Amino acid sequence: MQSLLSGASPSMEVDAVSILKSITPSLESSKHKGQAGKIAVVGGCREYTGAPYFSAISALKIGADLSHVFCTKDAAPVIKGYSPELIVHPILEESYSVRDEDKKSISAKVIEEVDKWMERFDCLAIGPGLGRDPFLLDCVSNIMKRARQSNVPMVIDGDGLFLVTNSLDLISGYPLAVLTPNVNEYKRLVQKVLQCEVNDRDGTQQLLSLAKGIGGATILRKGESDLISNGETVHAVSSFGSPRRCGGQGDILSGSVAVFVSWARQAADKAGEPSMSPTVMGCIAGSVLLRKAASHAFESSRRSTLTTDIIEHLGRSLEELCPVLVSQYMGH
Ligand SMILES: NC(=O)C1=CN([C@@H]2O[C@H](COP(=O)(O)OP(=O)(O)OC[C@H]3O[C@@H](n4cnc5c(N)ncnc54)[C@H](O)[C@@H]3O)[C@@H](O)[C@H]2O)[C@@H](O)CC1
Ligand SMILES: Nc1ncnc2c1ncn2[C@@H]1O[C@H](COP(=O)(O)OP(=O)(O)OP(=O)(O)O)[C@@H](O)[C@H]1O
Ligand SMILES: [Mg+2]
Repeated sequence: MQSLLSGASPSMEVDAVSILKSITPSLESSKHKGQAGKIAVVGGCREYTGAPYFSAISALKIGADLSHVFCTKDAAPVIKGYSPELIVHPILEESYSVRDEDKKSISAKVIEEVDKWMERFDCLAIGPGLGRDPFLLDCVSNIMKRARQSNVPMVIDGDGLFLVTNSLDLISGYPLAVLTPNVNEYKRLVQKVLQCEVNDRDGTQQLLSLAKGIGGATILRKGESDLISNGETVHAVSSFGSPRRCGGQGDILSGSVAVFVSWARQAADKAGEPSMSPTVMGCIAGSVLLRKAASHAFESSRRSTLTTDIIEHLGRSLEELCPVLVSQYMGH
């Protein structure tokens, strides 16, 4: 019954651990800073500072070398205060702090700032704690257009999904876009793209149609089973996670998927055409790692498990799934 409700069937279950292992890079003394991934989160506003922090710090805890956050001026000092590891750019502004006559110049300045960095990023996570202010979302649309011109992959989550659901052109036909909707976000996407309601009895087919309808973006539908599709196949990751549904777990996922998509693209560059697209592989790896970390956090903290507890278990969980080969690291 469980699998029927989530739309997953046993045949869709994928060997997620093998995929994660196949894309996780080795640690070698010859590598320099940046080669294991440079990630940027676009999110963080007056209300939400936790979400972009969770996303960006998760990317580092998994093994990315650099993690940036592009957020509003109000959110930046708070996010910097959570962690000295993050590089925080206070460039976005919400309507309440901007005069109408200044909007054009501020918008141009936002793009100018982002342009300085764009080519250096391996993946963007757009939306954790972004909020829904129309002026801010307009600036973020421009950032997305620039990312697309530069062929930078984008993981779109939270309020980023609110934005793209209302402006599908931003991602339509872009194979390097990954959408990670939760139950509400998925419902809004289905309504907008397929113009019907979510139908869990035929969930797999509907997910395929949605991915096709958007035009080749990869969708990770979060739930009891995480279902992943780019319009060609549907894969499921259903390993046991945690029964706690505290807010912020989706934010960990957005940062994790951003790292794994970068790694999957690197692995594909080295090994040639993989059997699965790098965006699909990145979603599968992010999903299985989050579930493992959530299960460890729940073992220790039970009902009081919080997102920060899960983040603390990311490193151990990745080590269990894909141990670092010490001799390789030591150069023996
Ligand atoms: N600690 C944090 O800072 C966290 C922040 N989060 C952020 O919270 C934001 C919302 O994510 P959710 O998963 O809660 O989103 P949901 O789409 O699940 O909705 C959350 C709430 O917003 C309301 N809502 C729906 N449409 C709205 C609109 N047009 N304007 C205002 N409110 C509306 C819904 O009724 C619902 O109660 C995202 O930016 C997300 O990243 C979450 O990730 C949880 C943790
Ligand atoms: N019913 C469930 N059973 C097991 N795991 C679940 C369930 N629902 C969600 N998850 C897991 O939790 C992760 C986060 O999903 P969730 O739906 O809570 O995201 P979200 O609402 O975007 O979170 P956030 O609060 O960060 O915005 C998913 O990747 C999934 O693995
Ligand atoms: Mg979310």
